[in-house]
Amino acid sequence: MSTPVLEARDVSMVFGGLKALKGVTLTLDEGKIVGLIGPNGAGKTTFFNCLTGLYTPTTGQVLLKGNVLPGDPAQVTDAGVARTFQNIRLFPSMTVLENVMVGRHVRMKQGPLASLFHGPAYHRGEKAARDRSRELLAFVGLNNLDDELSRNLPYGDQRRLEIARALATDPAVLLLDEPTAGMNPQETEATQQLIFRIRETGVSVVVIEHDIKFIFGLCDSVSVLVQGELLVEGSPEVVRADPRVVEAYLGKPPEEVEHEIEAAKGEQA
Ligand SMILES: Nc1ncnc2c1ncn2[C@@H]1O[C@H](COP(=O)(O)OP(=O)(O)OP(=O)(O)O)[C@@H](O)[C@H]1O
Repeated sequence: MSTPVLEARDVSMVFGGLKALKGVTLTLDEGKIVGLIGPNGAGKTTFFNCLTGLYTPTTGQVLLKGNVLPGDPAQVTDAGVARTFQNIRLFPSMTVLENVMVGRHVRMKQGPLASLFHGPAYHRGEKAARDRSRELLAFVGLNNLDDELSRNLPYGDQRRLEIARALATDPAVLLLDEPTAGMNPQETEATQQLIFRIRETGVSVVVIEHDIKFIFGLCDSVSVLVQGELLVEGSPEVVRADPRVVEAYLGKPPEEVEHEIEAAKGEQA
């Protein structure tokens, strides 16, 4: 069996008296998309924060390609894990292109002298970073907006821009925290297609979403967190057929969940 690209082993996180995560294990194999769902307060974002070094898990380990990840967000990015945030975190007064170049600079290997003297190596590096950033903007569907301030973009475009910035760090793993929040159905569909295309480039993905129709249509496997515990994991078919998911899922009345599940089945058929 090949080593998973990302592995969380028995991760727990305690805040004061609150056990936000209780021994959560998750495996992401290369070239896969894993969905993480669960009611508000289930611990999904806390889990992402543990995966990315923002929080140090109280117990447990996070491994990238078999190596324990450092407990520092910058080093985790450097190692190959990139993320977007539930509440968009762009640099609002920077342009669209500059926002992506910030991500790109993580991967630039400029020596200190090159940046000090702004010599030819520095200029070559900057040009390569600009070209790659433009490529990524085109990839996410944001053409001809380089000089626009990011705060002026519509909400859906800001989410896409955050993805481009994350991709600019050349990640092996991309973590997306509610990438379709606030999007209309067309934008949601475009985001699904974008995530498929990201996977095609060799990046493995974990997605947190409340929209189960989106998750079931997108993911190779789905993990359900409830009150900090992993309730069920498996293929979308297995998860949506599990009565515990229908019962406990997302804090919605079962009829509403069943309706959404039926709709998702219809979409997939
Ligand atoms: N830094 C923190 N300090 C204390 N408690 C926290 C902290 N971060 C999260 N929590 C608590 O941990 C629990 C899990 O929160 P978390 O935001 O991870 O849930 P979630 O599943 O992402 O929810 P949502 O779907 O609403 O985003 C909640 O009870 C929350 O209040």
